Amino acid sequence: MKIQMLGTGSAFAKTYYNNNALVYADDFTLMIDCGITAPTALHKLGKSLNDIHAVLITHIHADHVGGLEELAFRMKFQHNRKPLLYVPSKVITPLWENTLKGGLTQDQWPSIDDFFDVVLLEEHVPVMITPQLKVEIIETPHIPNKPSYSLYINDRFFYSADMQFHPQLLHQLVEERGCRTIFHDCQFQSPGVVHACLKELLTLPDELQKLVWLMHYADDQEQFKGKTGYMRFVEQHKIYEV
Ligand SMILES: O=c1ccn([C@@H]2O[C@H](COP(=O)(O)O)[C@@H](O)[C@H]2O)c(=O)[nH]1
Ligand SMILES: [Zn+2]
Ligand SMILES: [Zn+2]
Repeated sequence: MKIQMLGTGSAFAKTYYNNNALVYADDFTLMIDCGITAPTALHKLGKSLNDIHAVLITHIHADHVGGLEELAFRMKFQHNRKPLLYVPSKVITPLWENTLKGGLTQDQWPSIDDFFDVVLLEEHVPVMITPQLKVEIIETPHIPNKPSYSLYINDRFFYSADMQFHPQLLHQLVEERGCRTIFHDCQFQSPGVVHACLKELLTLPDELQKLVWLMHYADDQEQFKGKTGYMRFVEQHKIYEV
């Protein structure tokens, strides 16, 4: 499978788009998260929201879900179809009740099902989105009591959503589950609090760092080139085979 970041920016970055991704497999395009800047980032790539076959949501911060209203309205009124929406079961109620309902609902369309074909995801139950795209959600710590999920794709690629540093999970994925590539959010400033920060990620052993690519970074990323150990930066819009 291939992955192309629509953006690699942190929540409030201004020079990078939101940290959302396009995953390509079997002529299918899955968008991981759809933040405020996703429609603009797609436009920049010469793509339309109609090119997206499905969207998977990791958690309800606006840099991950803020573009869903435009997606839903454009699909309904311009393309006459309901997009496929993969959502962790613990996220579906807050996504609708706390995020989308206010903007989307109208008398004749009272429910999220009026806008999306929703597929609920459960931990430990991988889904085959296409024959060559297997996705498993892993609940990872981000904001206390607010569910947030990272992804383990095709038993070899870990994509952190927004998560606090969790070295045990990274070790387990690599040493016990065959993980070969890790795309990880990275906050440059310490302490990370709700994200892994660079100082924490630099404590990973060299062999693990070599598998790690950093994303969800702030506007001052240039200043950190050469200061990330063996870890490399993901570049937005570049296509990676993983
Ligand atoms: O406890 C918190 C919660 C949030 N923040 C800030 O908000 C953003 C939230 O967006 P993310 O997509 O999770 O990045 C986070 O980056 C922090 O800047 C916080 O500092 N503390
Ligand atoms: Zn974020
Ligand atoms: Zn977040």
